[in-house]
Amino acid sequence: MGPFRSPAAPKRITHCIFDMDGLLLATETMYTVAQQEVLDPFGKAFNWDIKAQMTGKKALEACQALVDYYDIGDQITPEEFLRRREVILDKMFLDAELMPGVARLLGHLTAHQIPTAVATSSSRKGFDLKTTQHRQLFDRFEAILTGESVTKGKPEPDIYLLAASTFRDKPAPEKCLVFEDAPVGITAGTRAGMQTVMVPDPQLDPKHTLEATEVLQSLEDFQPELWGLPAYPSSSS
Ligand SMILES: O=P(O)(O)OC[C@H](O)CO
Ligand SMILES: [Mg+2]
Repeated sequence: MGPFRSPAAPKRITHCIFDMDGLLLATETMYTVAQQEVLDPFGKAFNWDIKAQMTGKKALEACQALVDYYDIGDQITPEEFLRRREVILDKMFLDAELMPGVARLLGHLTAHQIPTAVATSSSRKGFDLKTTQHRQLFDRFEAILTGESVTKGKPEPDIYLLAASTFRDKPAPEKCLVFEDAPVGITAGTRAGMQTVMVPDPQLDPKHTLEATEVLQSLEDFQPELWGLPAYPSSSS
């Protein structure tokens, strides 16, 4: 498996900031399943057009976008849609698994003392549920920022700028590399003045990947040396 698109002129970075849902954890399918379940009584089929618009947004903003898209605001409020979705998701989150390549990459960055942070639009409660089986791995991050950390969520740059300022050695934005699966997340990272590595779901229309600095099929394909980081030992690649 190779990259969908290599970076034209990657610049050296010193810090890595990770999105969580759909990038570190395989939780995006859970959102898709739960949203279809809540939509069922309205006779609507969840599709990748709205998935591309709402993925990566804070919960209420995402549900607002969905209710608007299906024009069902006269039948259900975004708040009620979110409440019904949470009832389903809270149970599913406990089974969240790591995406391919995550354990190796985080182990490598930790071994080389590259500072890392998480910048997720997920709520803190969602974060705690999703990471139940992965506490040790998530303890390695220098900072964890959740949806509550900022007023304006992705695609605004605030959560990525806050992550950069939370690192002990306060890197400039251009020294931070953002890892994302969602179009709004890539826009947020770009607006923050950061380079971005996108690992999109294969079902996402490629037109939503154009803004990313690099596009990968899997985090397993990430090459740290392209960004001025130590390469993986040859035996682990
Ligand atoms: O992708 P994240 O980690 O910012 O979280 C996004 C939402 O929780 C679901 O799309
Ligand atoms: Mg994501």
